[in-house]
Amino acid sequence: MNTAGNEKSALRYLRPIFKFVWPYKWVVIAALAALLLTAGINLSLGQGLKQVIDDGFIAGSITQLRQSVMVLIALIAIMAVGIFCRFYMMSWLGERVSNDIRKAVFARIVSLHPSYFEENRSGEIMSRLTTDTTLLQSIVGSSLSMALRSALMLVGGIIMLFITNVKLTLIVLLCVPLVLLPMKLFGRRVRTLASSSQDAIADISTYAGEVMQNIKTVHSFNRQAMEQNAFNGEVDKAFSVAKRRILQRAILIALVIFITFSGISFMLYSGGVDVLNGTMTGGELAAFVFYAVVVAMSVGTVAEIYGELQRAAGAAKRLVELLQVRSDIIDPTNPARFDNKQSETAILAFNEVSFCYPSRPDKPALNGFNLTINAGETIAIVGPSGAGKSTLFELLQRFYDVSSGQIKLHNKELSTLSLHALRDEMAMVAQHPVLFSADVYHNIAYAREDATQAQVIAAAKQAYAHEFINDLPDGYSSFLGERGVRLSGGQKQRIAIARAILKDPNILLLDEATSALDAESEFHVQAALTRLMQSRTTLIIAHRLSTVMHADRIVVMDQGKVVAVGDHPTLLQQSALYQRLCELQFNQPSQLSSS
Ligand SMILES: Nc1ncnc2c1ncn2[C@@H]1O[C@H](COP(=O)(O)OP(=O)(O)OP(=O)(O)O)[C@@H](O)[C@H]1O
Repeated sequence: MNTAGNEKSALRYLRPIFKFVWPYKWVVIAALAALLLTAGINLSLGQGLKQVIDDGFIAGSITQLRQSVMVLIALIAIMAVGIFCRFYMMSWLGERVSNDIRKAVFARIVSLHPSYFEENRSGEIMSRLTTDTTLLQSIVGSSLSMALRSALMLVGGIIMLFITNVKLTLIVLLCVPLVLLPMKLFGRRVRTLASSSQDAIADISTYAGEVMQNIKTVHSFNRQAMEQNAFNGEVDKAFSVAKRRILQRAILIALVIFITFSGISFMLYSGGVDVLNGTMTGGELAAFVFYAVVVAMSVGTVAEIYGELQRAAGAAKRLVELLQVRSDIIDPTNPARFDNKQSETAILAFNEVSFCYPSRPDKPALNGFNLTINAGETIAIVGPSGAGKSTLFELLQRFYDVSSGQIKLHNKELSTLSLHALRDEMAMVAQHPVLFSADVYHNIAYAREDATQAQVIAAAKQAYAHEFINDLPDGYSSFLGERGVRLSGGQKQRIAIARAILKDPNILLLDEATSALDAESEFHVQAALTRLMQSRTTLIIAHRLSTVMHADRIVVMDQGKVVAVGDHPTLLQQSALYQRLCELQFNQPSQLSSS
């Protein structure tokens, strides 16, 4: 009882997939028509066979034999056209539907809150996007049409069997429950194993992806052989799960075939006796055998596809789960509009902001954070590691929502603004800028959909990047390698700065690079940053003395709170933490004042 329930509920997961098939219902209907035609002809072939034997062979008439064979060939020709249509349309449907599912899944993935990807491994999500959709493609494209054809042939074959000979048909039908039993028994096992098989494959791709991303670390610690062994272990694990699955399926198929063909053999014997006794013609027996084989093969196919459907149900379940994830960050349906942005002085305001990362609900990263930032100000943020500096930037861009308190931009709470408008207001230059594995042009133009070539080049010039870009082998068309590995740290930063310049935001979020760039690179990056910061409100996570010296205000943070605000000389006198940070971070003795 339990098994039946489970199987039913497993196949239920396939139901949402029909939503993707629905737009192409006319293709399905046309393919079904072709299917009906071919199944009909296929079944009538048995009658043709009967005629060839009884009217041609047994009656000894060559003319009748020739006529019957000609009709047979004509029928087969029509059937071939029908098969072509069905095969083409169903395969097309499989490809179309799986691509539509891929698009829907990707659309969901890009709109999800970024923290989703902290909780879920990207390899697993990738596997859903590729392996699971490919599985569904084979289901929709071939298995489903095979199942339909087999079901039709099964029903039609049984009807024809009854018409041909009732006694023999009853022998065939006796075999049916014998076939269904192993299908029920093995189906569930196949499904469970199929699901673990997919998981094991996801593990493989995650592992390989991680090693590739960290290939330099692997090499510098001479861990190639260890990684290879570990990977082999993952692959072997996947193989052993797959082996168990195919064993179950092989047993299932073999059992079904054995039972059905044993039934046919027994029936052949019984029918043979009838022919010898003269109660049945040879043609009738041949037609009967033909239909019995059709029925047996259909049952075999249905059994095989049943296993596949179980696998597909697992894939569909994972895809539907992914499609149903809702973003934690909700874009308001009626977003607030900025009134007159320019007329205000306070551009950003943090009011008693507290925040815990979802994975650490009891350790606040921000704890009663208060700060008001005026338009055009440059604020340097300093604090020990883990103080919550980067968290501020995450919250400002609304990658997470605050746990309590409020953040306001132009006097509007962040959650009331459209995500698009909010993120349009700011640009971020990260400590380790993220570049796409495309060319330089694409990486800069990423900031603005409508950027012209002239604007991209102007932004690169302002970021002091134009010269080094021109020195690259293909200029702006130079391919940067995965995550921009073909550029130096300073160059990557200048590309990121050019990107921010092109975006032309009101607010800049800068995370200064901690690692020292060489003097020339540093000079260029600083010059580019100065250009970028002109007439904008800027928040900088500062790691350099020169930055804090040029800031309008320095905010000292510790344990998610503001502990002091002021300029460099004041803070040196008033904040013990700032003094310590100066000594450690800027190599600056605390007694040195900024005069
Ligand atoms: N994605 C995350 N999930 C869970 N906890 C996080 C996450 N990111 C940061 N934290 C935690 O939140 C706290 C604040 O981190 P945050 O990165 O904001 O500090 P920071 O001041 O920027 O530090 P650093 O100068 O080292 O970059 C830390 O305790 C950190 O471990």
